[in-house]
Amino acid sequence: MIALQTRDLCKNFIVKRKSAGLSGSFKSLLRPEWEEKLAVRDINLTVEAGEMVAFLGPNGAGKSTTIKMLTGILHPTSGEAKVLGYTPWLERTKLAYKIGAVFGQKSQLWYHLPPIDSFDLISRIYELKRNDYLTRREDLIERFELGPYLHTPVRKLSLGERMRCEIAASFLHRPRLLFLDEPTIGLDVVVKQRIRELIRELNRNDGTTVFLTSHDAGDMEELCNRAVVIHHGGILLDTPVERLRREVMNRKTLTLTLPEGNAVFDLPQVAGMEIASVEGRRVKLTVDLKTTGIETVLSALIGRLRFDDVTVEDPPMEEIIKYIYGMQRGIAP
Ligand SMILES: Nc1ncnc2c1ncn2[C@@H]1O[C@H](COP(=O)(O)OP(=O)(O)OP(=O)(O)O)[C@@H](O)[C@H]1O
Repeated sequence: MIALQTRDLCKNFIVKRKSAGLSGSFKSLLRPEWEEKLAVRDINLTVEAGEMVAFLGPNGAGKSTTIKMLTGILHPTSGEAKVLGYTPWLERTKLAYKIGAVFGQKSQLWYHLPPIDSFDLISRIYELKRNDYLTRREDLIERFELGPYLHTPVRKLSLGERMRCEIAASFLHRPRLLFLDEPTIGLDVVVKQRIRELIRELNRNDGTTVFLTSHDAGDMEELCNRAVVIHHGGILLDTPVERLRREVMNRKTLTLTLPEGNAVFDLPQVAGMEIASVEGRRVKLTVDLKTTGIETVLSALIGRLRFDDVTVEDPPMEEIIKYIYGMQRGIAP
C-alpha cells in the first residue's frame, strides 16, 4: 500500500530582490522588485506503507519546504501529492488525524505544562476514546520510561527528556505516518540510541511509516532502509541505505582521550587504522571498516593502553552528500 506519493511537486517563493549597500536597501524599500526563488523542483516520490525513508540534503536543499507541503502547511506552486490518500493542502485537518510530526528544533508540547497535561490536551484535540488513550499513554510511558518526568513542566526538562516526551506525544493518536525533522539533534549518544530504538520498535509494532530528515548519518543508518537525497530542490539520488553503508559509510572516526603521560606511540598497529590528528591528550583515529571491524580496533586499544574516554563517530552528512555528488557523475544509482 502506498503511504505517500508526489508527482512533479514544485514550490517557488516570491522574494524581494535587494541590491547591495545602503542605497540598495532604500531602493528596495521605496520601489521593491520581486523575483521567484525555486525551493522545490519536480519531486517525484513514492513511499510504501511501513517504509522508513531518510530525506537528506545540504542546508537550503528544500527538505523542510517539501515536508511542509506534505503535511499541508504550504501550498505547492504546481504538482500533486497524496499522503494517506489525502491531498495535504486541501484536506489538512483530516490528514492531521492520521499523521504525526516531530521537529527537533520546535516543541509541540506546552512549554509551561508538565507532559502529562500536554498528553491529555492532545488526546482531546485528536478526540481519542478515553480508555484507548489511557491504555496507549501507559504503554508509551513505560516504553519511553517517562515516569520521572511526567509531572515536571516541559521547560524544566533536559533536551533528551523533552525529546522522549515529544516522540511519545506524537505517537498517542497512533499515526500511520510520522514526519521526523532532525529528531536527535543536540542529544548525547545514549539518548540518541534510545530514541532510535523506540522509533524502530514503534515502526515494527504498529507498521508506522517514517519520513525522516537528519544531518546525523547514524539516524539514517540505524533507522532507514532507503535514502532520498535532494539538492537545489530536486532529487539527486534514491537508493537503499545498504548501498550507502557499503560504499560511503565505510569509515568511522574514533577519538581517544588519553590520561596524562600516555603517549601516542603506545598505540597498537592495526590494519585499516590510522592516526588522523593529535591535539594534546585527544587522538583522532580513522578506521577503514572494509579492512577491520570497530570491535577489533577497540579490543586492540583496550589491550594496549589506558584511556579516559572514547567516542566513535560516523562520517559527517556533508561528506556523505559530497561523495554522492561524485557518485552521480561516475556511477549510476
Ligand atoms: N518562506 C520562505 N520564503 C522565501 N524563501 C524560502 C522560504 N522558505 C524557504 N525558502 C528558501 O527555499 C530554499 C529551501 O529551503 P528549506 O528550508 O526547504 O531547506 P532545507 O533543506 O530544509 O534546509 P535546512 O537543512 O537548512 O533546514 C532555501 O533557499 C530557502 O532560503
